[in-house]
Amino acid sequence: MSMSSNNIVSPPGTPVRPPMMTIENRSFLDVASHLHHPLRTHASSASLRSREPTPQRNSGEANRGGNVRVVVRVRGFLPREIERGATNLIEMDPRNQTTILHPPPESVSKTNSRKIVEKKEFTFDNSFWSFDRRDDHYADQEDVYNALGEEFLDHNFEGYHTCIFAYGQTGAGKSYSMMGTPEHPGLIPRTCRDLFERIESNNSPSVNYSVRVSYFEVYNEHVCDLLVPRRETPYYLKVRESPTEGPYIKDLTEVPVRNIGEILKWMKMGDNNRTIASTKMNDTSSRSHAVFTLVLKQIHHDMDTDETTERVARIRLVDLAGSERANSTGATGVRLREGSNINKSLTTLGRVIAALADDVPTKAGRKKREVVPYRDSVSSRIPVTNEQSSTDGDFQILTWLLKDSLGGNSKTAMIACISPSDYEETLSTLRYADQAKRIRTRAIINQDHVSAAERDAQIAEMQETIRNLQISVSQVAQTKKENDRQNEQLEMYQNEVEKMQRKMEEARQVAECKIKALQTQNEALRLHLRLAIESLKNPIPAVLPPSRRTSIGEGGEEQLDDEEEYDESEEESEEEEDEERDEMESRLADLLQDLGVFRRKVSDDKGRFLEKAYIQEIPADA
Ligand SMILES: Nc1ncnc2c1ncn2[C@@H]1O[C@H](COP(=O)(O)OP(=O)(O)OP(=O)(O)O)[C@@H](O)[C@H]1O
Repeated sequence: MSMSSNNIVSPPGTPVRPPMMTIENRSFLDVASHLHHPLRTHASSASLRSREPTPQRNSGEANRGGNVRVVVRVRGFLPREIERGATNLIEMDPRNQTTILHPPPESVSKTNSRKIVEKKEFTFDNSFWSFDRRDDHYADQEDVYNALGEEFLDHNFEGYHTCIFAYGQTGAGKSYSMMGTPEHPGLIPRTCRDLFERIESNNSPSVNYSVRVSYFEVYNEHVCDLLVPRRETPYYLKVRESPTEGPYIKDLTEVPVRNIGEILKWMKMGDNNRTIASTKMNDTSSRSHAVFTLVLKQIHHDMDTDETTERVARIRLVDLAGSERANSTGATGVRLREGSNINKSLTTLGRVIAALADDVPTKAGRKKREVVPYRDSVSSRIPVTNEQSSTDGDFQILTWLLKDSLGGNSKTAMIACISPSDYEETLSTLRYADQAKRIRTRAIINQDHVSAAERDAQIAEMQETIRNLQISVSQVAQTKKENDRQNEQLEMYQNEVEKMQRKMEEARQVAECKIKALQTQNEALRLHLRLAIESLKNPIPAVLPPSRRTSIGEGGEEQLDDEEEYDESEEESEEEEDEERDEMESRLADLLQDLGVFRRKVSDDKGRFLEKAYIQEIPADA
């Protein structure tokens, strides 16, 4: 099992925190689960609870079922809320993690309203009070990370996939909780920092770490890579499904990162590429769902036993776009369309959560899981393509991509962000969150354990595969060469055939012209001949000139001379006509003979052309 060196994260010479316990000579599993202890700034009860996994020989062996962890966080008033004199409707009890939503004061006076606006109480895994910094139970960014992010990173080092997603109405504090600000970094930068601190604190030579990062957004139901520079014309990625890995994004950039500096650089780049716009509810409203993913690979080689253990964990951190009401955001045009798409995709996500939440065990056994609308019942539309446009049936990309995190192989948490003064929206978020509490996921440790013998067998198998591939490659190269040669020849033949066809066409045209000319000539000769024969059969009587007639009338001698002369000339003309007829008949016979010869020649030429073309076409078709 070898890894390319630029993937391996084992930075020698980086400052290492002194570990509180010696990790050398301990098993990999001990190392993985105890490694981070000295780094904790605050050990939450939740994180202490979670260190249970025992070694698994292969992924898929153990079913570490657990419910989605749901925490709720309320932010403080924003300037615009202070301006309009908004009232805080939220109360939280840090002892039992309850969140209470009070009805707004104006609703109490409206007794005739048909809507029931009353006090609602919910209990979550954590209720984070981020309303007023002066309060004792105020939860800042570090508290949220310590209570949730840290525990989830523990799971990643144990080999579990995890997912934390922030949900809530627009402007409720999702991006603040996930990404935060430079002064108050959120879960994503804190997770990255802690991840590398843990890696760097382990100076055991037998463990190698590699981390890869990807970042994408789902905007208007299109997937965009956030780790590539923005283009003038947007470029959308396609969603595919692999039988082993489940849904994935084709061609998504996934970069290896070796230290905190590199990862923060990519994180910032991706964040700058996100689609953000100013609305009435939020000056920097995220108009897309953003998914930040880290893949942590740990390879441990035990020198004593010569065994290798490989663990792969996916850390998914999702900042969903906020649900919004068109009348509160004042959105029109593009913003309105975005808002409508956001709401539809969140509704689909809600339907998935509801279907998964219904899948609870009953006394009679496990209730049969309903069909979960991950794909919104539009299976034919998956995989989603670049060209696909948003229609009412397409709001499945988000849920489809989060399929694994919701009800699959993942430990999952939801941060429900609420604003302090909006009863309707907050109630809807709290109900959504309450339902998510009931979802059970089936996380497993993604680990491969390979003994020395197995590894040798794997290496031998790989070598065999490589050999076979090399043979195939050289065969393909040979076939390609042969194909190229044949293609060249084919092209040549085709050119020749084309040339022949062109020549044939020209010859055909010339022949047609000749035939036409001969036919015309033939017609003319026939006509000429017919006229000649006619005139021979019916000679036209000679008509004497009028002067002669006068002289006949005046003197007999003169008349006699003329008659003799006339007889002589008549004889002469008859002879001439005979000669002329003979000559014409012989010319006509010659012409007819010529015509026969020419016709034969033309038909011979045509035959030869056709024969040639046929011979040339045989190899071309073969
Ligand atoms: N816990 C908090 N403490 C201090 N400020 C906060 C807190 N939560 C949110 N804010 C501030 O509230 C404003 C809105 O927050 P944010 O942008 O995180 O909302 P959002 O839920 O991501 O909204 P959208 O869905 O529109 O993107 C920001 O100015 C942010 O700094």
